[in-house]
Amino acid sequence: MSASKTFGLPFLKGHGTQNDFVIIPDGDGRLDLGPAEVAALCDRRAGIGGDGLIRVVRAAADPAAVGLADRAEWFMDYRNSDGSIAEMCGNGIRVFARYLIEAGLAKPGLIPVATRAGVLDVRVAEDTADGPGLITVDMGRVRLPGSEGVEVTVGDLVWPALNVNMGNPHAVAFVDDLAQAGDLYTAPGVTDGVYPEGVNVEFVVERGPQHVAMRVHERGSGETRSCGTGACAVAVAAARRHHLDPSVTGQAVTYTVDLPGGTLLITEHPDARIEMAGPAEIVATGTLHI
Ligand SMILES: N[C@@H](CCC[C@H](N)C(=O)O)C(=O)O
Repeated sequence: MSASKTFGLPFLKGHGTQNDFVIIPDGDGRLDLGPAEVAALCDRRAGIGGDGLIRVVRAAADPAAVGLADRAEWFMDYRNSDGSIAEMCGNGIRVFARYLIEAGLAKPGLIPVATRAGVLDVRVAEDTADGPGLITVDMGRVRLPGSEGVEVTVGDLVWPALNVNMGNPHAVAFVDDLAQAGDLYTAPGVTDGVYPEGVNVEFVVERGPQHVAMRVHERGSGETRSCGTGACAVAVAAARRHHLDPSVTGQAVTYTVDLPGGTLLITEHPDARIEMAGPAEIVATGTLHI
């Protein structure tokens, strides 16, 4: 950003299990942020820095939320750090809810949030003496579009992967050691033609009963320290691997998913609904000089 100032744009910075975001309040939908502007704001050296950007806008004020405004007042306009648009962000939606509360735009309890993957119900627990309340999101129903022949590749290593859709696309591979994913500076290889819109790739290891750990390479952002939708996809894949698929057993199953930036609890219900619980924090506010 240039040091010469024409106007100041308020922003905030927040994270959920260290998946960090630039937050731009734009209630009335006045801003037109293109991919280049988003990438500049997310740049960790020349900008504010973040894995992604969240524009907070009233659903009624954004054409992308057409048809959702009767069920949700607020729309999460989520972009990856390269400026590309994503349908959903699991850590982002918790941070979004935390922002609404801290800004006095919503109260703890149930907050429906419009996203490009539909309206999702977010429940924010009251703060306690130990800190901010946990945030639980009804992530909607998981879809398994078919995984035949889907493989993930890093160098000479190849793993079969489960194709999981959480509103956005994921390829989940169980590995022997998370170090096998390498430095993840470049995107892992994924079978041609399966994900024409790109994919988030998760590498998973077992930690114990209903407990796994993962790393992720996110579409549009590279390796991040956490991915909420990715953790959901991983829990779904783990339940199949462990013969605990709730649509078969009739029992909900909860997985503890460790990520480099923290831990998320993911529950899958027999009707394929997924719930994600985890923390979210706002860590800074400022003014951007454009
Ligand atoms: N970090 C997010 C996912 C963000 C979107 C993703 N990179 C995509 O392009 O689908 C999460 O917490 O879910």
